Amino acid sequence: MENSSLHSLIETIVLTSNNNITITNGAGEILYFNPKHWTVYGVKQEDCLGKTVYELEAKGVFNPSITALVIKKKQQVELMQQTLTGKTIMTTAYPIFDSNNQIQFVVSYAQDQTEINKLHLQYKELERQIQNYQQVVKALRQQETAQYRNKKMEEIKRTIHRVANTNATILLLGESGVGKSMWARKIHQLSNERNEPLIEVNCSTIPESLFETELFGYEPGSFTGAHKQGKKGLIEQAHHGTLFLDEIGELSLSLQVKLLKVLVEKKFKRVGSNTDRTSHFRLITATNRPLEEMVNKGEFRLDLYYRINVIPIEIPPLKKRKEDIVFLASHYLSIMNNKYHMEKELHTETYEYLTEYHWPGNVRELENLIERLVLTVDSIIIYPSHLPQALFKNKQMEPDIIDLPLPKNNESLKARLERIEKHILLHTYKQYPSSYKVADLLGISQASAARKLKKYRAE
Ligand SMILES: Nc1ncnc2c1ncn2[C@@H]1O[C@H](COP(=O)(O)OP(=O)(O)OP(=O)(O)O)[C@@H](O)[C@H]1O
Repeated sequence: MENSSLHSLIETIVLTSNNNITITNGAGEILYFNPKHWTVYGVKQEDCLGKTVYELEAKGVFNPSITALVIKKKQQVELMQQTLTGKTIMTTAYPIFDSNNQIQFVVSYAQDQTEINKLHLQYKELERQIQNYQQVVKALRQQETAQYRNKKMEEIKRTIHRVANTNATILLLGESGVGKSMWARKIHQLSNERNEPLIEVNCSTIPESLFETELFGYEPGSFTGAHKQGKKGLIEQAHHGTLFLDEIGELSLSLQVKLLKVLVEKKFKRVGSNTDRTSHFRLITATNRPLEEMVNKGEFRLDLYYRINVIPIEIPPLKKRKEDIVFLASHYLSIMNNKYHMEKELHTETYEYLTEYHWPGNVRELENLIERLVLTVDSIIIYPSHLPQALFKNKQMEPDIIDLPLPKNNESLKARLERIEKHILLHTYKQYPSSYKVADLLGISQASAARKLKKYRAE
């Protein structure tokens, strides 16, 4: 092939390529610059030809110059460039050596990543929205409708309905598992911001060192390991919506200062930026810690306490609303039956045991127990004997043989054994007032336990 046709063939290939191709000599002087892509760099072909990459780098046309790096390293280089037009370019450059092993040409290919980055950001935003909707769907699927009978809970519901669309700051208090997060979600759903994001942040799970970048976000390249395009913080994501700070009592004093600053000034800066940003959000916080006590001990800042304690709502523990236990138990039973396609039932005596228990893990513990029972009990009916030991106040007790009644004069062995049996049965029944549990503990059938108990209790 003639030199001229080869030249025009190469020219066509370069021109039709999607890459921006630049060719320099070994001194970095531009010999060829694909004219089609001047918009990427913001300079025309005629402004580049004959110039060195060092001159263009100094003018900020691109930064850094990949060709300069190839000349320095004498090898292929790949990197991301920023251009005068504010674009992010992915570039790869190769050296071409002459017979003396000196660089004769450097060919670089550049691809505009701006659109890809934009798509990536949109993708992340969609991912975040999906996560939000997933939470909503999960709540709906689990029929996360608050179930209660207790009067205090009825009052709480009324307060929540009253304040939900006022934008007032709410502090949810109560033991772990009482439903603080559930009520926070409910408030958001009832508020005017229901179609905006609800950003849930568990303060106890964010490491101190990441708190600022997580909450405030960061600018591109602010620290090693940062995403190239920077990141929106949770506070920014909550803009126009609700920011729910769970476990706020776990925040260290230094993080409390940082949080207070945002709440007072209503603005923040992304890490690595000097620009103030604002985010308007409804604040809901929750904790199972005694905040007032913590304030007195100097573990929680008084000023932050005042800021978040605008409308405090204390959710009572399950043991203080016994009427809710039965209600919640049958609610979860029907949810689990539906979920696992079962038809389990709780025996009346089982309900009694559930009501007597003190539920340190509150509704969460009850929910988990019902799920476990539905999955592990073979029979249709769930009897007290299927309940875990923790639900029985005292440890299982064997009747003490020394306490057994002494033989009466002329008492037959049969009569004496019956007296001992009576003693054992009544003693066990006193500990566990359930014929099922007695049967289970003594290894007899429930029918036999019930018959014997009826007889001995009547004597
Ligand atoms: N009144 C209720 N009716 C129905 N489900 C409830 C009720 N209260 C709590 N739950 C359920 O109990 C579980 C625990 O509730 P949640 O996570 O809201 O508790 P929490 O107080 O936020 O706990 P923690 O302090 O550990 O974060 C959830 O599955 C929630 O849906």
